[in-house]
Amino acid sequence: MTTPALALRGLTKAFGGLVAVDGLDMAVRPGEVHGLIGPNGSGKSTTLNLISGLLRPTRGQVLLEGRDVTGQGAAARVRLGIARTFQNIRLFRHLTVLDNVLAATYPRTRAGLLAVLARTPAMRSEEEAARRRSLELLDLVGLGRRAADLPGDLPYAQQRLVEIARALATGPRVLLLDEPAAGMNPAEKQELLALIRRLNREFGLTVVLVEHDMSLVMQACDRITVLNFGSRVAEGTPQEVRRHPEVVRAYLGTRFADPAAREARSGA
Ligand SMILES: Nc1ncnc2c1ncn2[C@@H]1O[C@H](COP(=O)(O)OP(=O)(O)OP(=O)(O)O)[C@@H](O)[C@H]1O
Repeated sequence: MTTPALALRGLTKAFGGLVAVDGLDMAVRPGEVHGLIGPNGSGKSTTLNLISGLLRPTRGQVLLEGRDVTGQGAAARVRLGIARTFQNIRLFRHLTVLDNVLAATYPRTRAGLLAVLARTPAMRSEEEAARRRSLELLDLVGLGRRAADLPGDLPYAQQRLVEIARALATGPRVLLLDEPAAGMNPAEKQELLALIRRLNREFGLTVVLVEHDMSLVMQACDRITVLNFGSRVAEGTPQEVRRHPEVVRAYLGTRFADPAAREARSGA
């Protein structure tokens, strides 16, 4: 069996008496788009925080391509290839869109931010390359023309795309997206879907997608893990998950259920 791009083993996070993530096992295969869904408060964001190293688990392990990264901090995990976006957009408000993306490239530059600020010649050429790369990433997410703007001048949906460009600037192998479609209209969601597919297929990125928009999740994902009360209640392809009785009953409603199952239930 191939080593998972990302594996969670018995991952548990308690906040005082509240167990937000409870013995979660999950394996994300290399090159797949893996959905993580569940009702409000089921532990999705906490799971992303545990994967990205913003939170330390109470128990359990996070493995990146077979390597145990549970003891590594968030910055180390970025360098190892895990990048993320946030449910609540976290951009530098006083930096341009381009500089927001550029700032994320520094973990990848050899000498780091201080040397770049000192502006040695070697650093200047490295900075030029990083600037070109950042512009390419903004083009990729469709925002090349907004590079000089401040994030606050962009509609909310586009700010989410800047966050994706910024995550890409760290050169990840695994990209964690926390509700990227929040605040997007249907046309913007279609563009987001196309972007996720492109990142996955053309750039070989493994993606973990936390998202409430079930239509987007069902279209974007190869496999889906369903959480409730911090535990896995179902896992499988979109087809399998949307037919899962517990999922249909608890989370998706009949709207997303398999049409044949819906007809059987209604006696049609
Ligand atoms: N830092 C924290 N301190 C205490 N409790 C927390 C903390 N973070 C999350 N929780 C609790 O853990 C549970 C899981 O929260 P989490 O945000 O992971 O759920 P979620 O599935 O992402 O929800 P949503 O879909 O609403 O974003 C919730 O009961 C939440 O109140």
